[in-house]
Amino acid sequence: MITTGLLGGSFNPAHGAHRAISLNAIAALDLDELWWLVSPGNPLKPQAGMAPLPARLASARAMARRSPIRATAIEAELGTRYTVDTLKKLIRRYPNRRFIWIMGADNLAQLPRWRDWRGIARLMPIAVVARPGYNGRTHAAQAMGWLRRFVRPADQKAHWTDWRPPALVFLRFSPDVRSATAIRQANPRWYERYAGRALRDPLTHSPIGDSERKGPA
Ligand SMILES: Nc1ncnc2c1ncn2[C@@H]1O[C@H](COP(=O)(O)OP(=O)(O)OP(=O)(O)O)[C@@H](O)[C@H]1O
Ligand SMILES: O=C(O)c1ccc[n+]([C@@H]2O[C@H](COP(=O)([O-])O)[C@@H](O)[C@H]2O)c1
Repeated sequence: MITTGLLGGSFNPAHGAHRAISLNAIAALDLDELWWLVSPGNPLKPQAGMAPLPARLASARAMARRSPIRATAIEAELGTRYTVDTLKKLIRRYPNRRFIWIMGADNLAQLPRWRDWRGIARLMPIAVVARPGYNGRTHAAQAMGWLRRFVRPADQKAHWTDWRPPALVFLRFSPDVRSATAIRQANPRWYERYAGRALRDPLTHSPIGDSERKGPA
C-alpha cells in the first residue's frame, strides 16, 4: 500500500504555506506521497479572479519541486469538481493506495456546504491542519457537531491507516499566515509569468487545456 495524502485547492497561486503544511503532514502522517489536487474550479468560489488552470498548476509544480509532493490537475481529467466524486474515482483508480484527505481549518468551517460532506468523511480519514484565525471549535461548530465523535488523538496520527472512517485528526504545526489572497493582493497578475507554457500533468501525463490563458476576469 502506498500511503498518499490529498490536499485539494484552488492554488491561485500555490504558496509557501502549502509546501510547509504538506511537508509537515508527510512527516506527521508517515506518507509516501502527497498530491496537490489543483481544482478546475471550486464549486463554492466565483470564477472571477481565478487564474487559468495551467497557470495554477504551473505555480503548484514550481512550489512542489524537489519534494514528495506531486501537483496534479487530475480532476480535469476525471471530469469531477465535487470532492466526493473525485475521491470515489481516485479510490477506484488507485486500488494499491491508501488515501487521507488533508485540509486547512478554514475548509473545515465550510465543510457542511460541500456536496455530501458526510459521505466524504465515510470514504477516507481526514486530517485538519490548524490555520491562524480559524479555531476548530468556534469556526467549525456545525461540522464538528457530527464529526466530533470520530476525532482521534493526535498522538496516534501516524497510525491513520488502521482507522476505519469516519476518522478525523487535528494537526498543529507552527502557525503559517501565508495565503493566496495576500499574494493576489500584492501581485494581481502573478499568473502572467506562467503564460503560454505547454503543460502535461505530472501525474497523469495528460495535456492540460489552455483554453483561457488570458487571466482572471
Ligand atoms: N497558511 C495555511 N495554513 C493552513 N492551511 C492552509 C494555509 N494555506 C492554505 N491552506 C490550506 O491549503 C488548501 C488549499 O488552499 P488554497 O489553495 O485555497 O489557498 P488559500 O491560501 O487558502 O487561498 P485563498 O486565500 O485564495 O482562499 C486548503 O485546504 C487550505 O485550507
Ligand atoms: O465538493 C464540494 O462541494 C466542495 C466545495 C468547496 C470546495 N471543495 C474543495 O475544497 C478544496 C479546497 O478548495 P479551495 O478553493 O478552498 O482551495 C478543493 O479541493 C475544492 O475542490 C469542494
